[in-house]
Amino acid sequence: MAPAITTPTAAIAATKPPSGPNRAYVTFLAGAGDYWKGVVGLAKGLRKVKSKYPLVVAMLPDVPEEHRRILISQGCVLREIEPVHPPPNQTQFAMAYYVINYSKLRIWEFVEYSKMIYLDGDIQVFENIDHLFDYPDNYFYAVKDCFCEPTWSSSPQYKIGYCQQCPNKVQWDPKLGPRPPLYFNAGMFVYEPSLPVYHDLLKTLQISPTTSFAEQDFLNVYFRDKYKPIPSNYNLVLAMLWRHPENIQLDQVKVVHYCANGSKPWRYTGKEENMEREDIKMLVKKWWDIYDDESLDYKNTVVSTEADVQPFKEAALSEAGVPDFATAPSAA
Ligand SMILES: O=c1ccn([C@@H]2O[C@H](COP(=O)(O)OP(=O)(O)O)[C@@H](O)[C@H]2O)c(=O)[nH]1
Ligand SMILES: OC[C@H]1O[C@H](O[C@@H]2[C@@H](O)[C@H](O)[C@@H](O)[C@H](O)[C@@H]2O)[C@H](O)[C@@H](O)[C@H]1O
Ligand SMILES: [Mn+2]
Repeated sequence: MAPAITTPTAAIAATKPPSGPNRAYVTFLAGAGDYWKGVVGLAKGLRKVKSKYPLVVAMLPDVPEEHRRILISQGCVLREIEPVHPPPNQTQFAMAYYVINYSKLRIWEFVEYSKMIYLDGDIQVFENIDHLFDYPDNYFYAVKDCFCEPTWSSSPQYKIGYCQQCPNKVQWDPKLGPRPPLYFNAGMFVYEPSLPVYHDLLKTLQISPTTSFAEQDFLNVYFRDKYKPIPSNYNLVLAMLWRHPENIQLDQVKVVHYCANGSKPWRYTGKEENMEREDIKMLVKKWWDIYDDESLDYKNTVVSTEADVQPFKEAALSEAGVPDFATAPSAA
């Protein structure tokens, strides 16, 4: 007798061939705060753009049961990870909580997936980017960051007003040493999980100095020979809107990274600097429109899939000689 199809996921699995090599989006969740809302928004955004791949959540043990249940109800694949602690150091991180971000490195251990796209929890995907999975292997794809925000004030770039987004506006001062190599924002990147790389990352971390942007700085050094810049449309670091508007065409942007101070949509008050801008208000509303859209909840999308699957279920059950109780008149 055919095994009873008990969960929508099994139903889907019973009818859809695997879509080629194992691929997935992955995000990182830590703490009992409100970032789970970012992850729910991301899960619903990926559904809205009809991405073919699941969203894996690499979460620290301190994520509470209630948030885990919400994420599962939204179709997320939860993977609990252990924290990664950087070597003890006196570094002043740009944001004190950046120290937990080293735990992102655990995602290199997810070798059941051949390729993954990492997305911060404060990112939203407004257009399908599944094609990035087809980019050639063995590179690290990410978007160039900007050095103009005060978060960079301790860097030599910021001190002389140099930014890779406009390298000719203020020339790099060779007295400061070689021009910094291209530097990516680690809120979004395309990578391949690998156990050898994972173990080498952790080993290298323990002998690396900790710096302002924590794991972002570390990943930039580690992958400097594999890094391939991709257009800002794939990770709009919001500060670009007021720092380098000439480099941005907002109607071309596919992915928005709500990393500017005060821009997290689920905490947005509009009070911080630049948060009263019309484009910021529009992008925050776009995020909320997805977050509040119940038609994008997993339970609703699966119900429609369940309906699609029903004929297959009946065929599978009758083929196995299982009478179809669903439509038989009740005995009573
Ligand atoms: O309390 C926290 C802080 C950060 N994060 C995760 O770590 C990522 C990086 O932090 P954040 O996005 O705040 O850094 P930013 O991009 O704003 O510098 C977040 O997007 C979340 O995925 C989290 O889960 N809980
Ligand atoms: O732990 C370091 C973090 O560094 C990055 O955020 C920064 C960086 O982008 C600066 O350039 C901006 O000025 C700043 O606003 C922003 O927060 C990543 O987005 C985040 O995922 C994480 O790696
Ligand atoms: Mn972020």
